[in-house]
Amino acid sequence: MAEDGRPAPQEETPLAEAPAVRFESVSMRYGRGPEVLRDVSFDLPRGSFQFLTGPSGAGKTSLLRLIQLAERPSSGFISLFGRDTALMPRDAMPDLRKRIGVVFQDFRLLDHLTVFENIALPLRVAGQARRSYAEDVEELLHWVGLGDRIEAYPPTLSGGEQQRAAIARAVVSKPDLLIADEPTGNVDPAMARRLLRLFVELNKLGTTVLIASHDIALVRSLDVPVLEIVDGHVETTGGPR
Ligand SMILES: Nc1ncnc2c1ncn2[C@@H]1O[C@H](COP(=O)(O)OP(=O)(O)OP(=O)(O)O)[C@@H](O)[C@H]1O
Repeated sequence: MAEDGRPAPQEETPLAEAPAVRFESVSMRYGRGPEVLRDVSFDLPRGSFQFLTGPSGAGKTSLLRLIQLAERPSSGFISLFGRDTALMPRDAMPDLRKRIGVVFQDFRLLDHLTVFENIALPLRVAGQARRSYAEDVEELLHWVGLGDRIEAYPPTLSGGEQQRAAIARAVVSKPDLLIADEPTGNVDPAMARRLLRLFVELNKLGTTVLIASHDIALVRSLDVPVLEIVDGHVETTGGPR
C-alpha cells in the first residue's frame, strides 16, 4: 500500500499492459445526494468484452459517465489505459476521450448533419479525407440497417434508427475502448443480435467493450463476464472459466 492509500501494484504495471479501465475503491454521489456507487473496484483488461447490468437506477449510466470523465468520483481512483485520471492534466483529456467510443442512452446526434456526416464526424475530426472513409461509412450504415437513410437528418429518424446511427458513430473509428449505454433498448430482438455481432467483431479487432444493458437475454447470449451493480456495489459474475 502506498502512502496515499492506493494499492501498490498499479504503479508497477507497465502502461502497455495496464487494463483499459481500472476502478479502485471508487465511490460516487451527485452533489450532497446519497452515494450511487460505493467502494467499487474492477478491471476491464485490454481486449476484454464485458456487460454491465443492474436494475433501473442502479448506477450503470453513472459508472459509464465516470469512465468518460464526465463525472469525478467522490473517493477512490480511476485509471484509463494505465493513467490515473485524477493526476492527468486537463489538456490531456481530449486525447484520452478520443480513444473512447461512446453510445449514449440519448444518442446525441447532431440534428443539422446528415446520418452520413454524423457517422463520419469522428474521422473528419481526426483529419481523415472523405475519400478514405466514405466507402467504410456507407458499408457500416448498411450493416446497421440504415443504408436507405444515409442522407437523412436525425430528427426525421425513428428512435431505433437514431440508436443505430449513434452506434455506427461510436464504432466507426475503431476506438480502443467502447462503452455503450443500453445500445439495444430501442430495436427489435433480431436487430439487437445483429448490433451485438458488430460489437463482437469490433472486440475481435482489439477494442475493449463494456455494454450496459438490462436485457438479460442479450447479456446471457454471450459467455463473457458480467459486472452487476447491486446496492451500489459491483459484483463480477460469469464469463469463461
Ligand atoms: N445528474 C444527476 N443528479 C442527481 N442524481 C442523479 C443524476 N443522474 C442520476 N442520478 C441518480 O443516480 C442514481 C443512478 O442513476 P443512473 O442513471 O446511473 O442509473 P442506471 O442504472 O443507468 O438507470 P437506468 O437503467 O434507468 O438508465 C439514480 O438514483 C438517479 O436518480
